[in-house]
Amino acid sequence: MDAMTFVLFGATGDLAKRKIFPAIYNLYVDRKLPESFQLIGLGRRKLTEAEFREQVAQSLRAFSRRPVTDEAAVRDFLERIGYSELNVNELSDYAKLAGRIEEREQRFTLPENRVFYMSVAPELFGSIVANLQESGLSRVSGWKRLVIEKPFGHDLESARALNASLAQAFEEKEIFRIDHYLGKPMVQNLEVFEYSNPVLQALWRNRYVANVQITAAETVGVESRAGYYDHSGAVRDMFQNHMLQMLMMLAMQLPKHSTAEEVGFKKRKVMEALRTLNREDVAANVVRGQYTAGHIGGKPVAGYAEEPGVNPGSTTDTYIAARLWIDDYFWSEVPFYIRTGKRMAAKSTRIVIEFKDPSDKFSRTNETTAPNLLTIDIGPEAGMTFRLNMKNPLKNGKIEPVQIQFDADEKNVPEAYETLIADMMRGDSTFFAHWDEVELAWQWVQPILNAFEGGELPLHTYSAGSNGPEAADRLLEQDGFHWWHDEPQEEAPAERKLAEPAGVQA
Ligand SMILES: NC(=O)C1=CN([C@@H]2O[C@H](COP(=O)(O)OP(=O)(O)OC[C@H]3O[C@@H](n4cnc5c(N)ncnc54)[C@H](OP(=O)(O)O)[C@@H]3O)[C@@H](O)[C@H]2O)C=CC1
Ligand SMILES: O=C1O[C@H](COP(=O)(O)O)[C@@H](O)[C@H](O)[C@H]1O
Repeated sequence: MDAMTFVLFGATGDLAKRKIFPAIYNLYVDRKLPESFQLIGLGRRKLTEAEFREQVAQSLRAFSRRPVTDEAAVRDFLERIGYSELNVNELSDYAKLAGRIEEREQRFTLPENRVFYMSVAPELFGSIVANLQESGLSRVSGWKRLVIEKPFGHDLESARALNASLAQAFEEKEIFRIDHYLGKPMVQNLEVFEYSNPVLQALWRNRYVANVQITAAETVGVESRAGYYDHSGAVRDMFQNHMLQMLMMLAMQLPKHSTAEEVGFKKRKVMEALRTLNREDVAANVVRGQYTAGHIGGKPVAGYAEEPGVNPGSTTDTYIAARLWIDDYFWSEVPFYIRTGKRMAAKSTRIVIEFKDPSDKFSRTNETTAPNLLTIDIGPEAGMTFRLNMKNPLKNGKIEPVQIQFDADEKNVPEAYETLIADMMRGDSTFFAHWDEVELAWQWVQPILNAFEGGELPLHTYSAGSNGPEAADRLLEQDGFHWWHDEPQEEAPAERKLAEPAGVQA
């Protein structure tokens, strides 16, 4: 791998501590860092290099995926870590930084390969890029890469403005927009499932799929992030980015090659085929909710409106569910139900593909059979379950669901940030959010934001520890379905009939 200087803005912040340093340390342990690698952490805090390294060491001990037992390895890793004070708004600080980087590049005759990772509040992104350009730091004879954290904009207009400001100094292929869901192993696996399993390839279409459910449920509340969250809500925090990215990865047609260009193209096609919601459609297809007091893990927890830092009477959504339609050859007439919420019954990010019942079932047997389900667990545990039906010889040949199951060994699975940072260091942006997708996602979400802001959609409530507002259950019931909650049910409810969506040839 190429030698490089890795410049980390926001190196004293929460994300750097919990995710970025532990990820880079694990890459070091796996020998996935280049031979010549230096990370320069930046922040306004007055810290000596030794004090900063001690902070990094503590973050590794607290958050590394692998237990930190080899102190010699930690010392060797820390040798590659430096710290400089820098205020992102002060051009003169960039000149000092440039001096430090150039001195090292010249001393060791290294190529001018530079990563600029912006792990700071989004308001600072524009200033950093302008100052990188003004100071000459982004003019290199080698390569340069800009890594940007979410949120990418607050709405369609601000996202476009932000992208235009990045484009002043970086080309699209040099910009790596992190969406950590794209680094999750089972999200990366979606494409592989399809191309490596002819069985699934054949079934991956409206002829066989009854509906698709994508859920990201969390038990945590707003925690200490009310300042940010109360202005974002679930729709901006999770839906516009992580949820729509999972939808794209699942629904895209297989690219010939897994390259950034081809995957980006296929994802864009999904977004282009996503049926636009007009004002009336929003009310019929979207449910928004906010959690009230309840119990999580047997302990009482406060409602959102009572959380510290939340504006009194806040109408911010902590839950959103939506019904979407992809109007293309493969998915037309298949409803996609997507939901995400905080303070729900269980932490679970999961995709469930529910297959249609064979139409001639009743001519063969009087028994009702449970639908076939393909369940892909994205996290916290990665895994996959395929539920089929068979006659149980121990029960007089009663037809029962059986499960084919795979569970990953979590300890040995790299974290999303490890995978994504390693990809970025190799210059591979396949599993990053490309501008076209981000823009189309904002474009699709914008009518929902407008409806929320225009007060056109009721704010439902749900108790902390529940499965979300009842209105979201009705969304599926209208189509003859129900949410598959944490564990797939053993049997389909007796009265349930799977509706055949109109216009689909069985
Ligand atoms: N934390 C998380 O779980 C997640 C965060 N993100 C995103 O990551 C980014 C960082 O978040 P997080 O780490 O939580 O934020 P924090 O508030 O914890 O850290 C902010 C960092 O920015 C630095 N900073 C602030 N102002 C300046 C300035 N004027 N000049 C130089 N440095 C400055 C701070 O350093 P100092 O105080 O020393 O100046 C600190 O290192 C945000 O874009 C956030 O949305 C995305 C997903 C999850
Ligand atoms: O980006 C975010 O994701 C987390 C959930 O991530 P996960 O990997 O634990 O599923 C969410 O809690 C946070 O609000 C959001 O900003």
